[in-house]
Amino acid sequence: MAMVGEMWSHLGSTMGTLMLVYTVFKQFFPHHLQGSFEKYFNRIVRYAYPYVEITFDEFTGERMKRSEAYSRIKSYLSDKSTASAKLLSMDYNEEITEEFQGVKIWWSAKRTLSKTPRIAIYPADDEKKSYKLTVHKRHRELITQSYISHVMKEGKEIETRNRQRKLYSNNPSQDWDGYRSNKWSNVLFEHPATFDTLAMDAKLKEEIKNDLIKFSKGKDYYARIGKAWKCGYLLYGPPGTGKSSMIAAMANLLNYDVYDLELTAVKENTELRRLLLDTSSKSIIVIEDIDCSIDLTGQREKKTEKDGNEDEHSDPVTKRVKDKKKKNSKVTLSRLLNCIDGLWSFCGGERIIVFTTNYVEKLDPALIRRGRMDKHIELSYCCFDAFKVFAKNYLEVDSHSLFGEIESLLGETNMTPADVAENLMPKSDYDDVETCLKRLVEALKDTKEEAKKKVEDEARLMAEKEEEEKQRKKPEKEEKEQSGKDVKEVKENGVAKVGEEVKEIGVTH
Ligand SMILES: Nc1ncnc2c1ncn2[C@@H]1O[C@H](COP(=O)(O)OP(=O)(O)OP(=O)(O)O)[C@@H](O)[C@H]1O
Ligand SMILES: [Mg+2]
Repeated sequence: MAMVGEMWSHLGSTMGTLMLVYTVFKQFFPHHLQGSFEKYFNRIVRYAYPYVEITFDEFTGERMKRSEAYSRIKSYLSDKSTASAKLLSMDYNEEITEEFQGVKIWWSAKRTLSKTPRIAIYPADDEKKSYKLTVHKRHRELITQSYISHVMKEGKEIETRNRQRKLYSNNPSQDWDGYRSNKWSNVLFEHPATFDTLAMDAKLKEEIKNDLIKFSKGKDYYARIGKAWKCGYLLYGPPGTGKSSMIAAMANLLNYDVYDLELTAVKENTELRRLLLDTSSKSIIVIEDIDCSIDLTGQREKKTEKDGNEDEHSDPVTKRVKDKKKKNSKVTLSRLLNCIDGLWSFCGGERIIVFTTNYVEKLDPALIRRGRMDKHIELSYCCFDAFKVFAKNYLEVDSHSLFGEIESLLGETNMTPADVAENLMPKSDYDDVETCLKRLVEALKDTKEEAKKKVEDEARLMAEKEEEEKQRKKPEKEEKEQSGKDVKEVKENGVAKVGEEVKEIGVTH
């Protein structure tokens, strides 16, 4: 790419002549005729100007959406040369050229400030950024038919190649300022989980992987069947079974960004809509612990309070966090449903939405019906397949004499993958395979024992309660029996009396 000076020198003589004509005429033309003269003069200039200009703004539509074309051009230009990188970072006054199929194309980056005076907290809000492409009129067709699609294609490839995936979290709306402010904060997404490190049933894992790959390649398929290129996953299961790890594995498999949507920080429908609009394609939008985040708990909360302690068994920290979330809950189920359906229609393609929950039975069927959440995946306690993944990853073994015992223990007790992983992980340099496996065996035996004891304790407690109840009811029963006897006697006497009366009445007759 070279500087654009030559273009201006080429134009210079023509425009110079026109400007001279303009100045002379302005001096000698009567003032009241100058308006019409300027109109015609502009037309002539436009006619004489041999170039077409195409502008690509950073924000499009209702100034809500960051333009994909703009970011692709940015990647394209920054990849072309160090000079263009300079163009992108500097004061937006420089221009550069490139040649495409023998045709010269001029690119310039522009940054303008709003002319309307206003006090801006964030000065960047007043800026408008754009790229301008200039080319000779006679190459207009080449540009619109080939060059732009070439830039978009290359830009996309460069973006994908250089892509550093991000993990986004939504900012509370009071921190949003202006339409270009950041609704999402981001950090680099560096979660190392992959499907290889994910411990779960091997067949199910393969199925999920294939589904995801099929989805990511499904652009044409979705277009053909007339469905938006989106899909929804519901991941459910007890804490520590790998729901969040699976989301990370999905993102790593497909090379997608992750938007972690904290619904309790969202005040209303419009905010939710704007947040979703501001997500990019090739992303996974995650709502963790959906049952705790929205007001679908409205009724259930009351029910739970009345019923007692459904959540009591989950660990206290999780419970505390979830309770706090519930108190802050601002988004209702119907709002969320509207937004998900909206997301399906008003966002571009290639998005996956994932809900997670520990209590699938609490979810309203409307939320998870097919079409919204296409796939429901249960992540459960550690099975032997899952253990083998841990053994391979943590201890680099495929078999061991203790595997048999571990397999049968896993079949007899419920231990989460998180706990299996914790027990299997070497604690020091001296921990060899045998030590780690033995520790797991012991932990499994303990868990089994505890579970057995718990069942026995519960049975004993139940029996004690029943006995207590029996004892409590015994005097009542005796009392009842006694009163029953009295009633019977009274009744018998009553009947006799009535009989007598009848008799008497009969006698009267
Ligand atoms: N299936 C699994 N495969 C691999 N690692 C797992 C798996 N399940 C749990 N782990 C390990 O346990 C830890 C907790 O797992 P994770 O956060 O994925 O569980 P979760 O199901 O999301 O739990 P919660 O319901 O509490 O959010 C992770 O750091 C991970 O290393
Ligand atoms: Mg989780």
